[in-house]
Amino acid sequence: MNLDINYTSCSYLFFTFIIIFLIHRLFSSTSHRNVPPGPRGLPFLGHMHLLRSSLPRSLQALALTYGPLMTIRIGSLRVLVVSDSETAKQILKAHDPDFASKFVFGPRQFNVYKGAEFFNAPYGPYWRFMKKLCMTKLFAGYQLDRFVDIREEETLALLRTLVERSRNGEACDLGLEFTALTTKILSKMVMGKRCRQNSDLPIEIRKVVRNIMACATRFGFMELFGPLRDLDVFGNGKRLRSSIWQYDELIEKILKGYKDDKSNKDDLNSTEGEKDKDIVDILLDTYNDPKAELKLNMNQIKFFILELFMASLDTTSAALQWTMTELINNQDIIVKIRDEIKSVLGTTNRLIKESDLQKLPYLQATIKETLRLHPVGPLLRRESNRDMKINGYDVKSGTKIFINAYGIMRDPTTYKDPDKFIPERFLVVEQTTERKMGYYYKQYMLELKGQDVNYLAFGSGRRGCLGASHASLVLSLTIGSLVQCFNWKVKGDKDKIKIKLPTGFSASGTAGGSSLTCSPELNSDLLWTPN
Ligand code: HEM
Repeated sequence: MNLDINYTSCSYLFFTFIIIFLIHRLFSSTSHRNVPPGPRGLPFLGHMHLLRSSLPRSLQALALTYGPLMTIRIGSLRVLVVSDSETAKQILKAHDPDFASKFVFGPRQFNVYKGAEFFNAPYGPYWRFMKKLCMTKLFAGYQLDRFVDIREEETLALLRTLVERSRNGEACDLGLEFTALTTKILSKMVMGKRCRQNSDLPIEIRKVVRNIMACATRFGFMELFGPLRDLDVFGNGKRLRSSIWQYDELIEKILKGYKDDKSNKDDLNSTEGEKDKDIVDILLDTYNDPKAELKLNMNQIKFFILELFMASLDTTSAALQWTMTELINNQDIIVKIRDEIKSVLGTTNRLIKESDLQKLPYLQATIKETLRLHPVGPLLRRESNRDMKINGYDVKSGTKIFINAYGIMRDPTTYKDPDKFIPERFLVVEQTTERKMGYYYKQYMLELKGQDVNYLAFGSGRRGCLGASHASLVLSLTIGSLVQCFNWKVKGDKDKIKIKLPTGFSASGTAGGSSLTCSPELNSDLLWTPN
């Protein structure tokens, strides 16, 4: 009797499996007509078994067999992967408006501010409105210029902390220092007024944003792509939701402070000059503007502020850590940057300023090279909004695309010795030397975000990074100052940092994990010190 039951259930299971397998084959064969090639997949799992711990590197390796446009299935996500700059050019340049939406994976249902996203918003009226606001007001050139004091002040504060450490012979965790620096700078840009009243605010913000990001990164591969996607089996979704509620409580208080300030001013009939406005002021002005093209709601404002912190804290901090890692491992480059700074400052003994950065191409090339090797956003996401042909293959509306920026920036056909750290590769003169304001500037290939689809550290096209100019100023000023003022070595008796290849969906991890512990030693050539 028992045997009968086992036999029946086994045959039932067997036939169910065969039927599912046949349906899967049937659907795959019809939908695969004239679609880009890809490896043979498994039912349910797709190509998960072919993906190693680092997704961008796995995809780079598969592209060697399946070509620059291949089809990959990760659980329920079917995606086309672009692996060379020619194909990327079609997506990011020729068909940019047709691919101006981003697809989103993972469990969005835990986001308290559902539907209020800007970073992942489809290419529609809300995204266009916010992008225009970013370009004309929030991150416009004049606005970035206004924040120069914040960046220089916070860099100086970091140097002072490090001088103290070096005098006491203490090591420092650069990972922590950089996160503190980037949070303070951004907090003052976004909500400078509240930071002046509560100097601990950047620390509170960092704690809350870190919690949210830690919860978001705890989701495993199966929860992001696989059959467990909609079930919160490990409770990560619940934790994420409760961290976002904590943020909501904090931001409510902050916004209330702004509203109270405004009613006090209205009572006193005093007006505020444009130049005193921080990013929250501009967002609230837009919210209250009856003539605005689109009516913002409070959830959109709250989530936009959270997205700004999420987009900038870990990215900028990871980029700073990677640059210091490469510099500590390549001490000759530290010497070259320092010589370049000396040649610009001449006999004046002072700290470099933002206004010097244009005259420091080698420093900029070093940062560009770091982000080529260690992009913090290695896979760009896009979604097509109409049927078209790419590389002769049919790409239907709604097709999801990964552009493998990591693979493209290590392509040996574009970059000689692609795995080596060589800042000089960007010092090839691009245009004729020209005289501007009494100086001869050479036009080097130093642009971090622009038309060059061989270089995608900040993405490209309509959905490219909106904080690239700000990030570039923070990176150059911080690294230039650290090199100018200190000699750097790793803590302990090793003279190099072992670069472990990062794992996971992103390649943004840092060589030392979340921390980079080093010993700063005051540069003895320096007559001036940041006291
Ligand atoms: C080293 C620092 C940073 C790096 C490497 C970086 C990189 C990136 C990348 C690769 C993307 C996706 C681009 C694409 O899909 O084409 C992106 C998007 C974005 N980044 Fe950054 N980012 C950095 C810092 C920042 C900062 C400081 C801000 C703002 C203050 C910022 C704001 C944004 C925004 C708003 C988007 C989304 C744009 C959109 O979808 O329309 N980023 N960033």
